[in-house]
Parts: sequence; C-alpha cells; structure tokens
Amino acid sequence: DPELCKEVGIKKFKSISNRSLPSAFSGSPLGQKGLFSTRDARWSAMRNAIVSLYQPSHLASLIPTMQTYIKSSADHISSNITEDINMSILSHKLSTDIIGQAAFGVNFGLLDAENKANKDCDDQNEVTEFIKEHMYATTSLKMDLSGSFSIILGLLVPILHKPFRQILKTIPGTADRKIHQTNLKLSKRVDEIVAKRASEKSRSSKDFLSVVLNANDTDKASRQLFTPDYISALTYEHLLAGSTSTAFTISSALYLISKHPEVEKKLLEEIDRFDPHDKTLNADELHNNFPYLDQVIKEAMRIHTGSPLVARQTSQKVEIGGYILPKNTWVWIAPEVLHKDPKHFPEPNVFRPERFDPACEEEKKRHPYAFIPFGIGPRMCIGQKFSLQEIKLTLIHLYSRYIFRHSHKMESPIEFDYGVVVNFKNGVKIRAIKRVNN
Ligand code: HEM
Repeated sequence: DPELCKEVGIKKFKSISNRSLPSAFSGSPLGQKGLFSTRDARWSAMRNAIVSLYQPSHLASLIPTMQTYIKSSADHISSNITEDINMSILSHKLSTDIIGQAAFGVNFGLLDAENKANKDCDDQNEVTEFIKEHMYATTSLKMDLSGSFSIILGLLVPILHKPFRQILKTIPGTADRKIHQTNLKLSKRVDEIVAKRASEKSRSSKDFLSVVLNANDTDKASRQLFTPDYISALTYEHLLAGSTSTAFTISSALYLISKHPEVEKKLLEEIDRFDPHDKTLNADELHNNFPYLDQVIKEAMRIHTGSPLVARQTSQKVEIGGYILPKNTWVWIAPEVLHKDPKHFPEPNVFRPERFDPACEEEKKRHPYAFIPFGIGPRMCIGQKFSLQEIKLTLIHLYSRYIFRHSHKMESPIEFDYGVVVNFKNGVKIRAIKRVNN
C-alpha cells in the first residue's frame, strides 16, 4: 500500500543491513567484526563520510578507469572469439577489478593476465588467492540446501543461527566450517590491505578506503567510530556488494539481449547513432544519449532481480496490512516477487524494455515502489549510480564491437543459485561475433 509505505517505510523501520542476510553475514568477515550488532549509528556516520564518493562529479571522474578495465575485457573476448565465453566469470572479474580500484585503490589485475608485477601488492599470487576466496565466499552464502545449514536455519529462526554456527564451524566437512575458514583468511587479507594503506603518509582521496582513513587522520571523533576492524569490514562489504550484483546484471543483460533480436537491433541503432567505438564518453553523454539502453538494463534487472531479499527490523510496534508487528520484528521483502506482479508489469515474464519508456502508459501508471532492484529508503544501495555507470559503459563498449549469441552449451531454461546475490548456476555461456567495420 503506497500510503503505508510512505508512512511506515521511512519513519518506523530501522534498516539493519544491506541486501540483507544478517544471519548469513554474521558468519562472514562483516559479521565477525560485529558490524551488524552496532552498525546503525556508525553506519550513518560512515555513509556521510563516503557519500561524496558516490556523487555525480566523483563518478564522472571514474569513467576513464572503468573504461580501461572494460576495454581489457573486450580484448579478452577478441582473443577468444572462436570460443565460448562464460560471461558470468568475465563480468565478475571486470566488476571486481573496478571495485578493487574504487574501494581499495588496488589493481587486482584479474583481467590483465600479463600483469605479473602488480604495483600495489608484493605478491600477485596473494591477490589471485584473495579473489578466489572472495569468489568462494560470495557464492557460498547460499539460501538453498546446498548452503550452510546454520545460514538456512538462521533465515527461518534467526535466534538459532549463532549457536548452531558456533557448533558446526568446529565440525570438519561442514559448509559452515569451510565458510568460517575462508572468512578468517579473507579477513586477514583485508586487514593487511587496510594496515598497509593506514601506514602510508600520503593517500589519494579517490578510493573508499583512503577517504575513511584520511577522515580518521584529521578527526578524533571519526577515529573513535571507525576502528581498524570496522574499516576492514566495510571495505570488504564494498568489495562484496560492488562486484557480484553488478556482474550478475551485466551477464543477465547479455543473456536476454542475445535472446531477443528485436531488442538487440534497436539497441545497436542507439549505440551506433552515437558511434562510441574506442571513444571515452563523458558523464553527460552517458546520461542523456542512451535512453533505450536504460530501459534494457531496468528490464534485465526486473526479469532477473539480483538481490533476493531486503530486510528491515521494526523499531516500534506497527500495523501493516492488518498485521500487528511487535517491536524488533524482522520484515523481509522479496523484490523479484514485486517485479513479477502482473498488476504492475503485465505479462511479467516477457522481456520488453519498452515498458520502462517514460512515455509508455504502463510506466506512467506504475507505482513508484513497484520496481526496487536497489532497495528503498535511506538505506537503499549506496552504489546504485556507480553500478549503473559501469553497466552502461560496459554494454555500450561491448555492443559497439560485438554481438552475442548463446553457446549451444547454454542450458534452457536457465538455472539459478540463490545466494546473498542471485547467480547463474552454470554461468551465461555465449559466443561473440565481431561486428563489421568495428
Ligand atoms: C546492479 C548492481 C547492484 C544492485 C542490484 C544492488 C542492490 C542492493 C540492494 C538491494 C541493497 C539493499 C538496499 C536496502 O536494504 O534497501 C544494497 C545495499 C548496498 N549496496 Fe548495492 N547493489 C548493486 C551495486 C552496488 C555497488 C557497485 C556498490 C558499491 C560500490 C554497492 C554498495 C552497497 C552498499 C554499501 C549497501 C549497503 C547500504 C546500507 O546498508 O546503507 N552496491 N545494494
């Protein structure tokens, strides 16, 4: 109910996590550092400290960096043009490299196979190992029966999650133990990156980690709030939040566009009209010249919604839709259920980007909260603009050079893994076809 959302959503709910599996995350480096237990006050301060990084002017300054990584991934496609490409893996590397630079100020060099001498890390193997573990950690927080038992239990009965995890993590062979050990290693590595950066005398002001450490250097209050552990947890959160869902959206868009030639045709016309081949777009051009691409991305996020659940906890007793929810009740929203509601999206399973055209009746009539891939309210995704910029730049660059077709190894119907972020179970497998004259 719109009125209720307005009234209740903002005023009476306190948000306690991001997309948001508190019990699942409490086993991750975030939870181990106590992020969720105390995070509200500190998180608001942190959001304020870093919000400038997500403002249009800073995002615009990231375009050339993003373009460099995007070009590397296109070059990778070019050298594998006769083979199947697992777009899920390639886009995960791309988005991890980009967020590595933006959040840590570190070049992970995942796309750059030749990059043996990484400037920011003494040992390239360390970086590769770190990322492998990061990828394991992001994919192992599952919500089905193949995931950790304590996580599944925590979803059903949150109070049981912690004690069960404590027991299960000591038992060899359990997913809980594997996750625990991976998280310990990840935590240690993030701590090392943070400690190294903290010891540097001059830091840039362009990445998340440096901005927070700079604030700590100059401000005593900030030092008390942002302990080294807390900074590590947040830096890791950025890596986690910034890579998987962006990668999922890029591969989902490619999967859907490849299946719909009429959408592909219209999109290519828009991209070619602007002729962005090998050109660095500026923020205004990116924002204004690709309205159909905007619709395609929204529709891809609607059909395949990356965040399965968003959570809130009531900060006081409240009545919603005739139900009385006591204080501290967990409320879970499943955005994809909203996104498939035929009331707001007629023929919900049809991929039709035009339904997001601002001139279209369906779009005009739709409730503003019917489409919430980035969550909603004061705790909605802080990286929304960052990721949309990255996704747009990637699709423009790739489609100015190639079109894509599903590999014959691509399963149909496609299968999903439900984790903290949804993922394609076996990846999006495609073949690239070089476009004439490009
Ligand atoms: C397509 C890409 C992305 C999607 C679909 C997505 C989705 C979401 C969702 C649904 C939430 C929870 C919002 C809520 O509770 O209302 C969230 C939170 C968050 N996201 Fe994203 N996200 C994406 C990309 C990013 C990127 C690139 C970053 C970092 C650069 C990022 C950083 C965060 C952070 C830090 C939070 C927690 C915010 C808070 O708790 O105040 N996300 N995201």
